[in-house]
Amino acid sequence: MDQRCAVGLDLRTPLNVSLSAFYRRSFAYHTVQKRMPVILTQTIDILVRTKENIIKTYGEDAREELKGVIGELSKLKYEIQTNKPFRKLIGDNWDVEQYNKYLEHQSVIIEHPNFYNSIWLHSECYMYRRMREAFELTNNLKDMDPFETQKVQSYNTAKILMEQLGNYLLNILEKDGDKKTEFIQLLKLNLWGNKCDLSITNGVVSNDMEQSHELEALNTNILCDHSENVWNAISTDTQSEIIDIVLDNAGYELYTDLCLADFVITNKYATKIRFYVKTIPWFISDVLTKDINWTLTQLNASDNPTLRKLSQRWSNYLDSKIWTVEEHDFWTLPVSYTEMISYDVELYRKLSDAKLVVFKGDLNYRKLFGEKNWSPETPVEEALQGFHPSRLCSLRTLKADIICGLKEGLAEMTAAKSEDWLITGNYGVIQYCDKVVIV
Ligand SMILES: O=P(O)(O)OC[C@@]1(O)O[C@H](CO)[C@@H](O)[C@@H]1O
Ligand SMILES: [Mn+2]
Repeated sequence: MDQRCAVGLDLRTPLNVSLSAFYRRSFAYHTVQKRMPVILTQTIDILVRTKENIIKTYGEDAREELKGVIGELSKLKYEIQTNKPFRKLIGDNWDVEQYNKYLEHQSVIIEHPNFYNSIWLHSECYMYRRMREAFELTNNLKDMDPFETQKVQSYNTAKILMEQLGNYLLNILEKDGDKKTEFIQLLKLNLWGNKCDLSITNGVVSNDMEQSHELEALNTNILCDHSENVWNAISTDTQSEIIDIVLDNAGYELYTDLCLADFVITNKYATKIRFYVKTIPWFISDVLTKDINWTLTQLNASDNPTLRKLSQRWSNYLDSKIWTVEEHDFWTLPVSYTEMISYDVELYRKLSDAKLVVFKGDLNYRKLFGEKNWSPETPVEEALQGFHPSRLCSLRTLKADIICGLKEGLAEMTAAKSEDWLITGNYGVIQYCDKVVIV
């Protein structure tokens, strides 16, 4: 365990120590203090505003239950604001048991784990899992996604960008261009698709991407660029023909993921792509299976021929199992990926069958690199702390104060240009790690 208990409040996070709201000058502190209560308020607000529609969809019996859910979410907000200790989760799912065991284990290390003395990952995941619990314990609202309204809005704002990227994709798929250049261009477009997620904007849909989609300008903000290694990993033959993509957000980011996957399949760099989704509503914008189906239906109903064409191509891939959607509860546990082997060895083995595993987004980054305040020059291989199921790639815009794998001095130079460089989403990394076999 780290030295959290030995350090006074109001400090920056010490090096090599777990991120936590215990450190007042951290983004974790800002998140627990400001962002998490706002996210709960906004979710409650949406539920209240759309009450009649919800009842229309889920039936009259849902009326009282919805009141109950709203009450639970308000209670949770109060618990955060008054820093109440975490309680055990209720339910019979596998993940409930894992959360409760994890809490028990934390209680041995810290007295009464709560939002401000726990590892940030635990505090934040606990909030989303508690939100889920409120719905799960009802009879009629079990399947409800409280973030659906925001996801729909986000999809609608991205339509123009989707058309542009769709035209570009169809164009390069038809012509005999330089595949490496095209792949790297798509990879970078994909990276910037992670720029606007809904939890960083507290659920507010911005059209930021539309205004600043000047790829060339954005690409100068890639602080570590292993695109060439990623290209080599996909374009050289290996025993495996599978590429795994651990998805992050719905909306434009998901669309960029599907475009990249189409390019890979069409050009035969893999024969199968497995998309890993969350099994419960998560960090507002994260992809669930139903979000993929909804997206394809929307694209298919579009008045734009490019979007319709892509939807048909992608539905065919799914129907013929060239693309598959994979659900595992592990992804929403409050633990880092070094722990995957002990929580879900089957999943670890499954990832080992892929020739490359692509991890999307900021939260995956935090989990890949153990939610620790690394010195920015720490090599990626080291910060992975033994998590090497296969060749790995992380595409992530910076939205949390954790970073590794940077060249000497780059962190200081970037901080001098932009004080908030770690959290604005204006900077990105494309990081690659070969499979490391420990003997
Ligand atoms: O994983 P994503 O969608 O790229 O980002 C998730 C995020 O918005 O939520 C967390 C803070 O609440 C951070 O990890 C990050 O800022
Ligand atoms: Mn996300």
